[in-house]
Amino acid sequence: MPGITLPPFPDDVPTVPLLVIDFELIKNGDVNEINRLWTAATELGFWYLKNHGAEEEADAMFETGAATMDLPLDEKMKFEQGDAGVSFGYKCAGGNAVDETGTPDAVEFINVSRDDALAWPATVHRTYPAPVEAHMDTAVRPFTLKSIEVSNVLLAALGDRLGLPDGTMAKAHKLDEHSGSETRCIKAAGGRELSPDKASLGAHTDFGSLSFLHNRLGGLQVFPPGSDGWKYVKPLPGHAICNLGDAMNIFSGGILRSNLHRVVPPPKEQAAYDRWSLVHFTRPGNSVVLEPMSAHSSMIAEAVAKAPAGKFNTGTTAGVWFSRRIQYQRLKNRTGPESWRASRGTEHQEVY
Ligand SMILES: O=C(O)CCC(=O)C(=O)O
Ligand SMILES: [Fe+2]
Repeated sequence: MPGITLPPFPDDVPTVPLLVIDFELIKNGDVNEINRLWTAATELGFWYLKNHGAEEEADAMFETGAATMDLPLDEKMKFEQGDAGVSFGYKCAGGNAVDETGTPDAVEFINVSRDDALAWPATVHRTYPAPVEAHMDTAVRPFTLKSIEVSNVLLAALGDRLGLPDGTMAKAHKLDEHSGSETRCIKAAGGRELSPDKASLGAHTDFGSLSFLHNRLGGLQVFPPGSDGWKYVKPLPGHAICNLGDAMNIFSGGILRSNLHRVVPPPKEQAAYDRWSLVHFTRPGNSVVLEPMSAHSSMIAEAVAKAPAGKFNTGTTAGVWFSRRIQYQRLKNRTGPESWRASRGTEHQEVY
């Protein structure tokens, strides 16, 4: 965290070469850059984002996350997310499974609802540990607002390329509808005797639409389609990492990719250090039905026509989908391998 000099990311581990997308160019409608975004979004669903303008807000939010994680465990547990499929709040290390055998995860995190951050000092969903509430105005809301801006621009550009009418993506992600959108600060304690490929956060696809991720140490890995194994995403100073989640895969009839990823201990010398990461997850409004937007785009309708019948018809809303996934990854709700399966999204479509 602040003031600590971290060892460099090693140059002899397998990495995935993500495209670097310039947020300012996308915002200004640069056609070439939007084409590059489209390539990244359809081929891997992950890219680096530069010129996003959220570095200071991310730093402040990291500090709020660090102050929160410094609290005694029993204090943090007063704000636990609970077993009912609600994500907002604290999750202790070991609270979730990382695989179908019920191996516990090794990360703790605090999730702050976007609705709560925007409504503060009013409470929409719940209250938070003191450092979060103390920095709601100075860190949590500013980071949330920047993340919303970045997300809206990227989702609108993708919606346009999908042939959707203006405002279609915005309607699925309205600020005045409650949603699972949230800011998450994650800590994986360093220095543990762990094999480098033991997952601290199990293989998953993200639940929502767009994840805007900031990390300093390695450990994030993706499984590129058709690849021979997991590849690290090397953190690049000043660059965020963006990835698409299941909702965008479903809305687009599979044209946009929600790729499998996981977190393992940081590679080599970096493993001795605590790993921190920060994500803003943009998720559709709770009432939005997760199904292809075929009625609004012939490109999507054609993609759906080529896919097995009903493949993208989840028959459920974003709110229900999200809650199911949260609920069944919790070890307290585990009955057996079926619980893990009940926590899955579009992972089964992956080739790995
Ligand atoms: O910590 C990271 O780098 C990624 C975290 C992640 O994939 C998640 O929280 O969904
Ligand atoms: Fe993720």
